[in-house]
Amino acid sequence: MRDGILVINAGSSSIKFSLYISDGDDKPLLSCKGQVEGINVAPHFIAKAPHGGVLNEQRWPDQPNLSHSALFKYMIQWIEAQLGDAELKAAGHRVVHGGSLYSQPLLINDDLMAELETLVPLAPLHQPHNLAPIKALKEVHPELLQVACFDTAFHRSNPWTAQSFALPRKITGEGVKRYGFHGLSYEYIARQLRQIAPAVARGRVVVCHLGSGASMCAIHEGKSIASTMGFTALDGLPMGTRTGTLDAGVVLYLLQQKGMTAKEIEDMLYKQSGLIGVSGVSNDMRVLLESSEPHATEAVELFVYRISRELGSLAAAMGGIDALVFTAGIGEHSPQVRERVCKHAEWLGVEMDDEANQRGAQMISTMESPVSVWVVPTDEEMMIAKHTREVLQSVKVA
Ligand SMILES: Nc1ncnc2c1ncn2[C@@H]1O[C@H](COP(=O)(O)OP(=O)(O)O)[C@@H](O)[C@H]1O
Ligand SMILES: CC(=O)OP(=O)(O)O
Ligand SMILES: [Mg+2]
Repeated sequence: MRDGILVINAGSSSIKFSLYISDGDDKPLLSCKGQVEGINVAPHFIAKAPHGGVLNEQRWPDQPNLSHSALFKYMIQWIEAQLGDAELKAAGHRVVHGGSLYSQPLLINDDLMAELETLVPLAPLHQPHNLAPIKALKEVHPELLQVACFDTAFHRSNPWTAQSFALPRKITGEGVKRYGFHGLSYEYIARQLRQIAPAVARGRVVVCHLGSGASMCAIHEGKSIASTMGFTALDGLPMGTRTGTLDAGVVLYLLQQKGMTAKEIEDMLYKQSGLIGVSGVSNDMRVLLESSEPHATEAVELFVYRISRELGSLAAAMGGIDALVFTAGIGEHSPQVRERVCKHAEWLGVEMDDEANQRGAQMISTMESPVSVWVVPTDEEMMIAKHTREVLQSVKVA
């Protein structure tokens, strides 16, 4: 009997899935992947084969407000029809916030769900959407094993200095500290590096995960040492719609002087800032790079500047840097952003090979560059599938 593992990575306007099939001890093999996007605007389901061929596509032009749960049910029915002779054994979910308690992937039960609900205010853009499909799947398949894989877990190896704010001990003791996110992506990259360049993987590496959400992580000997995101996924780099690092005094000013409500401030910091806020044009890096609007150009400039500053900080946290890695939507696909970051990083010993960068080669630094530079596509879903299978195996053994 072949085993099916369903991976769900749910966001505010999209639910992404990947279905993996494995025979016994084999590594999980991707069977198909896809997403429902445009939720609440113009829902669109698309499913693709591993190499990109479209398997199914569906739109609901007459029902733009079709609910998350109705769309999710459509998706699950389609996925189940693809199983063939395989049996759906488990579902693995990306859960962005694991708080201070959870540093390992875990089998989901009612107690864990109740704990994860308490973390919703710490990740309002992600956590409610991560938890909704777990509940929806439980309704359809009450017996299915479901596993939570946390974006915060990989960073639990950070020294206390990297995890702490200089707040009174009492507040820190309540869990107000730096957690870091995109951990599933960083864990995947660390593993990939061990295969691509084992010597590099043993060294001091800064990984730039530049997607809609963006962060950077200092990884030494495969372990996270520090990262740019903090208590929430607002901290660090400016993102598509999020501010990144902000003087906490600005929040006080907005509250006390501008009379804004907490909800208004939350919307501003999470949804109206970053690339969209600075450019007034778009949160999409492709659009900004092609735009001739001065504010679009400035948004890209600020993004690159903040990456460059954080690079210095993360290199300092490791006492130096041996390699720089780019990943996620912008990191994998934008030679222009990579070039500009590398130019700023020449002082650290980064020498980019322009031709390799334009070509999108795996290594994009010169052979002589003291710091090597790499482009490594991330795969959070594969990491979740691996973790889910491990949890499944441990349940079988127990
Ligand atoms: N060719 C490209 N050049 C520049 N940016 C790109 C390119 N392709 C995708 N992106 C950017 O990648 C970002 C989305 O990254 P992605 O990792 O898919 O994000 P998420 O998974 O968080 O939604 C968007 O800002 C998009 O503009
Ligand atoms: C944690 C985070 O920012 O995730 P995403 O990039 O999916 O928004
Ligand atoms: Mg992402």
